[in-house]
Parts: sequence; structure tokens; C-alpha cells
Amino acid sequence: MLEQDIKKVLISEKEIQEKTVELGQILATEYAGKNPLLLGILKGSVPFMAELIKRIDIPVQLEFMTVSSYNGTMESSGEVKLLLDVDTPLKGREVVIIEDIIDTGRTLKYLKELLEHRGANVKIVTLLDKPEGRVVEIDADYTGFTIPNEFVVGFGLDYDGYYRNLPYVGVLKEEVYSS
Ligand SMILES: O=P(O)(O)OC[C@H]1O[C@H](OP(=O)(O)OP(=O)(O)O)[C@H](O)[C@@H]1O
Ligand code: HPA
Ligand SMILES: [Mg+2]
Repeated sequence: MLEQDIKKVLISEKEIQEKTVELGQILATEYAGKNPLLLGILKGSVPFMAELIKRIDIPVQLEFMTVSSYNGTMESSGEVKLLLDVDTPLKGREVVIIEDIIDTGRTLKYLKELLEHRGANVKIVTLLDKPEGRVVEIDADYTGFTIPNEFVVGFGLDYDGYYRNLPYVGVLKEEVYSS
């Protein structure tokens, strides 16, 4: 069972659910009449995006991009690689980037600059913000939870590609990393 590898639950399934309802309502109000493009960043944003979009009760379109910099490890490589791009024109579009976490900030800084360069109006919604991890300056417009400087897994977040399917966000036991 996945659960036996978890040292502590940081954010419960219920807390995540309530937060997505709250964020969905805020986004629906903010983007009413604007037909925003909700841009999920693969792979980590999948559970959060699936939950959030059900709570945004206005017309939206969905797109996905894949970027990677951790390669399954606990350390950012420092280099953000674009692995899958959108094929939709973004000039003048209201784009809402949906992310699972801002940690060093490198991923979102790279993406925001790229999309703004293409002429999009970009805002960021993230489930988690780890401000103590930051090495570049970038902030989300909408944040679910601010978390301490610990490596977390679950609800999209992985270690070595695993644990994304946990329904909550938690911290792994040390022996999982050392084995
Ligand atoms: O603020 P940063 O330090 O850049 O970290 C945040 C990014 O790192 C993770 O993605 P990762 O590159 O591991 O790809 P994944 O979504 O497939 O796990 C996470 O999903 C964010 O996209
Ligand atoms: O704390 C984290 N956990 C999993 N993936 C991550 N990518 C950036 N920070 C994290
Ligand atoms: Mg990852």
C-alpha cells in the first residue's frame, strides 16, 4: 500500500476538495465572459486540474504543456525542458496556468515568459506554494496552500515518478529515499 510510505499527511483530501471549490468560484467570477484557456502543466497538475475545472462554472477551453526539470528526483536540475507544446495561437488569449506546486519557481518563470512572449495574458493558479524553495522571482495569482520547505508527494506530485495517485499531499518516510 502507498500509505505505509507516508510519514505525515500535510493536506487532506477534504481540505483539497474544499479549496478547489473556493478557487473554482473565484476563477469563474474573475473570468466570466472571457473564455479563458486553462493550461495544465503535465504531469503534476493532472489531479488538481481535474478537480478544479469541475468547479469553474463558465465556458473554458483546455490545453496542456509538458515541461520537466526534476526528472523524478528531489532536486531541480536547474534546466526547464519543454517536452510538449500547445498548438493553439495564444495572442490576446486569457491563459490560466494550472500547476501543482511552485518551488524554486524556475518552471513557472520559464512558462510565464514564454507565453507572454507569444502575446497571452497570463495568470497562475497553483495548488501548493513553497516560498522557502524559491531561487527565482515569481508568484502565483491564486494559491491553494502555502507549505513548509519539505519535499512533498501526492495529488500529482511525484518521487521517482510514483505517488502521484495519492488522494492527499504528504511527506515520505526517510527510508523510502535511502532504499
Ligand atoms: O518551481 P520548480 O522548482 O520549477 O518546481 C515545480 C515544478 O516541478 C514539478 O514538475 P517536474 O519537472 O517534476 O515534472 P512533473 O510535473 O512531470 O513531475 C512540478 O509539477 C512543477 O511543474
Ligand atoms: O516538493 C516537491 N515534491 C514533488 N515534486 C516537486 N517538484 C518541485 N517541488 C516538489
Ligand atoms: Mg515531478
